[in-house]
Amino acid sequence: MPHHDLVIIGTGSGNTIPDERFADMDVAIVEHGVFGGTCLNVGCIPTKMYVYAADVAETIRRAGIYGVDASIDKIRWTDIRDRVFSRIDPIAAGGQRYRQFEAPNTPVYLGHARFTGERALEVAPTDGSEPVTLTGDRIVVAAGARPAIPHLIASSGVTFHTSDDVMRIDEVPRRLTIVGGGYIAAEFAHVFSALGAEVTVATRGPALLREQDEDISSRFTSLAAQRWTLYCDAAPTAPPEQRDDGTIVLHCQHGAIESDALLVAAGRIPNSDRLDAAAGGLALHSDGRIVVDPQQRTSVPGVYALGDISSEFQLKHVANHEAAIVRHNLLYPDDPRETNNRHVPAAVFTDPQIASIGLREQDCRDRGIPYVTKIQNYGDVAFGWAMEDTTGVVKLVASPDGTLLGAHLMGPEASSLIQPMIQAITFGLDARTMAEKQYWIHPALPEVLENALLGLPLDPEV
Ligand SMILES: Cc1cc2nc3c(=O)[nH]c(=O)nc-3n(C[C@H](O)[C@H](O)[C@H](O)COP(=O)(O)OP(=O)(O)OC[C@H]3O[C@@H](n4cnc5c(N)ncnc54)[C@H](O)[C@@H]3O)c2cc1C
Ligand SMILES: NC(=O)c1ccc[n+]([C@@H]2O[C@H](COP(=O)([O-])OP(=O)(O)OC[C@H]3O[C@@H](n4cnc5c(N)ncnc54)[C@H](O)[C@@H]3O)[C@@H](O)[C@H]2O)c1
Repeated sequence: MPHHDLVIIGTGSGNTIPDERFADMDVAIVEHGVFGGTCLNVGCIPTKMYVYAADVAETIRRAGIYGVDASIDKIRWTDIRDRVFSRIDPIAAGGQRYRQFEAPNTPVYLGHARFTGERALEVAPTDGSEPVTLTGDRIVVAAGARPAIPHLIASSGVTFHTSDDVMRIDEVPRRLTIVGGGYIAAEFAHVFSALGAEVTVATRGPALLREQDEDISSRFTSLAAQRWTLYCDAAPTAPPEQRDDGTIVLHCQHGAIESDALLVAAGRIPNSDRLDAAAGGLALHSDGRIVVDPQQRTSVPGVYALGDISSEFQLKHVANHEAAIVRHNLLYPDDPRETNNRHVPAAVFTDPQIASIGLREQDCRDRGIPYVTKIQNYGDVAFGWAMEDTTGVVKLVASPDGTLLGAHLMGPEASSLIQPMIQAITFGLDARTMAEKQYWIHPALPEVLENALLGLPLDPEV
């Protein structure tokens, strides 16, 4: 039975761990899918390449407002698709080639791993050959998550897509229904509507992006209802049907929704079940995430977990941070480091963009934390005028003494514009110092942050 110093399950963030400092270790890597994991192949990177194309299309459509008349002659979907994947696929293939044939001491098992005991695995090769059992002194579980499919849809037999395959389809459907109202629904609704589909969004909850600050969620929901057909409180009530002509009929409490394609974006569940994590002795949360401590150690000595399979944040920058902590702790077990997920920012690359960090107003209210807020419109600063922006906002949440607690942005470039707020909240810069003790370039867009900071109704006595 092969035994390795270290076994890594999953080549998303897990594949970033072995570097030259592991050269004297025998590090096995197990992967049952495409090398490179979710972010590279079916997640962050291809979606944002599509979002960029969608943004270009929307910019053209809205150009008339600036006195520039323009129109779109044609959306060449297959060219957009092929540009995306001609960049990405070679990276995945190159990553696999490197680990398999070029990197020293990294045997690669192409197959599905599952635990058979503590630090013991069985790998069923993807080529159908005999399963291999192997053990490791240490194991890193970086096996990610997969789309959750509501039972009524999964069992219905209708054709449906998830984020795993929808970017590779051959044409933009005339009518697309998206089930879900979170990140993936919001991003793909933008992409497909900008690129020509009539989009319907049917979500279970009363609003879209409900994890956001309440003002951002409600403003975005209103905008989305203007742009797409939106049904809230609309979880499927009966199995969807598919007619002979391919039309899919989704049933919810609002009635029957007809479309030519169905995209399910109803959350992602950790892959711990398919890995038989429990057979490996790994303690699990009730939602299937592997329990880890701040050093990313699981309940089994020598076994670490990171990323979507264990984290409460299904975000690539979090998975990367956790992978860096695991790498350090594997190399320097006597001087371990801890993951710092106190202030985790996130962005939704929809239209308009949304970005956030820190406490939401509802968190402060629910926890009884004293707070003040300020909502500053993009349209109140010069660059906002230049953009003719009417919907962009910066919402800040702070303690009455000026300690910044949260920042919630919706508007153009929100994912970049938020970075100074990430820095301020992470390093404890207070609102007054941030606003007044540095220059803000005039008339650049960050002036909306400056005005939001200056507008916070802080306690004058402090
Ligand atoms: C559509 C979409 C868009 C996203 N956009 C963003 C974004 O813009 N920004 C952001 O921060 N995050 C984004 N995310 C989230 C981000 O992609 C994930 O948080 C991140 O990729 C998780 O990394 P990971 O290493 O934990 O898992 P993964 O990258 O999923 O890697 C897990 C790997 O393990 C393999 N594997 C699983 N089980 C087994 C097994 N039993 N045996 C062998 N191999 C196995 C899988 O095939 C996979 O390659 C997006 C996700 C999706 C789905
Ligand atoms: N830009 C980014 O960083 C980015 C982009 C995409 C995905 N992600 C990550 O991937 C995760 C998964 O994304 P997601 O959008 O699938 O999940 P999500 O948790 O963001 O949203 C799930 C949505 O589906 C709805 N829903 C659940 N069950 C339903 C049902 N039966 N019928 C109708 N609606 C239902 C929920 O109410 C919710 O609105 C995100 O939480 C995020 O962490 C990040």
